[in-house]
Amino acid sequence: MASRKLLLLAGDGIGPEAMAEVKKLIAMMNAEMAAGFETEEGLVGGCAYDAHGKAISEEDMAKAMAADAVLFGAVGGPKWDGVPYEVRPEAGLLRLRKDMELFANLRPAICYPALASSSSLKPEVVEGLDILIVRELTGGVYFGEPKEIIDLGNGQKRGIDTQVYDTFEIERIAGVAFELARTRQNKVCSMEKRNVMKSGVLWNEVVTQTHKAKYPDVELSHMLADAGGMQLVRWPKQFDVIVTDNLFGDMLSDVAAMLTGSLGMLPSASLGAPDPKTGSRKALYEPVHGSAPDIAGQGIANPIAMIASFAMCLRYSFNMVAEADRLEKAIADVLDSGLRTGDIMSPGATQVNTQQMGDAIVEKFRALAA
Ligand SMILES: NC(=O)C1=CN([C@@H]2O[C@H](COP(=O)(O)OP(=O)(O)OC[C@H]3O[C@@H](n4cnc5c(N)ncnc54)[C@H](O)[C@@H]3O)[C@@H](O)[C@H]2O)C=CC1
Ligand SMILES: CC(C)CC(=O)C(=O)O
Ligand SMILES: [Mg+2]
Repeated sequence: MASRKLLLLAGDGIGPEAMAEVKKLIAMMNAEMAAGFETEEGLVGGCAYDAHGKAISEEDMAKAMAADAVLFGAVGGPKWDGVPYEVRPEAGLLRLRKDMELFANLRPAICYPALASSSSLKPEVVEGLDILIVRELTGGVYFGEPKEIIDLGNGQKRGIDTQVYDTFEIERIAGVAFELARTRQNKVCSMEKRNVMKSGVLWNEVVTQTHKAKYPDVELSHMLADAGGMQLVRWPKQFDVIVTDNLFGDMLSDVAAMLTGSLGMLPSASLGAPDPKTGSRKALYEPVHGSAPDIAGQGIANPIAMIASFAMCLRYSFNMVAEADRLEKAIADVLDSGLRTGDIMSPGATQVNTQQMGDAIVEKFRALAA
């Protein structure tokens, strides 16, 4: 069987704690299911800065470019608050996204039945929720130039970020959203702020044209992104697929995370374009959450977002659909059995730590395979 090359970049804070639980799954799948994963590890974020003064080294970038998929934990933390902007921990992740051309970030927000009461919203608002946020990941204000702080010379400074989108960038992310909608409820809601942003006017225009030209069978609606945030907490089940830009996608997916009970539940896949010859594409899988400095080192983080990101890796990078389904079912079954990390704890449930949650999911995954 062909080998499957994985690069593991655990990063900072709770990143390594969550990644340790995925490593258990990889070891088990290699030993018991002949999965053939070949893993390498590298440094990204604050730990990379500490080791060599950069948020990711050229060697680790080369490993990422050569891997079939990258699994990423989280980066950042107060320890690196004072480091120069260019080498801050988050710059490592942004470089990976940009250099690997991972323009499509899929962020599914699914409310597992067992967690309907863990959300800060009423159970009937979130029960059965299954939405997908498709976030543009290599453009917009995260990367637009100029991006600088200039000294105005009068005791004042000016901070500048630039939101830029070209037609092709909007077209390709809209295409991803429409294609995925066809495999789901066939509905796309596009979110921008065309009332105040020129890039929003273009976004709206290009999504509308792409829909008309190629995907007229999909139901399309448009919403201003601020109203979209409000609708996400008012009645999230009205949405199927949401397509939006880099910044709005970042914010709206943190909002969506809380619908599912915790940021510790939300996985993501960041995908590049398929190679026209081989059909394979560059990909990075990471939880939506950050390094959670407030709980790092205590062994209490929820590893489910990281484990569910690995399930997305099985599905999208290795076409191991049965295994991905089984892993997602293992997560649901473990939650049904009443185990909870602290962030999703509810009365009557059994509180477990990171390792115990990881072990329970590995065990359930093994049992489902038998
Ligand atoms: N992809 C990445 O590596 C990201 C990195 N960050 C970085 O992480 C650092 C901390 O950022 P914050 O804004 O605090 O966001 P965060 O996502 O790290 O934490 C927000 C809150 O959610 C909780 N939380 C997050 N993940 C959890 C999990 N798996 N289990 C239980 N609780 C969890 C944390 O304890 C915290 O109270 C910053 O340096 C930020 O730049 C933030 C977002 C994404
Ligand atoms: C560069 C990241 C820290 C930005 C972020 O919050 C995210 O992608 O979710
Ligand atoms: Mg974020």
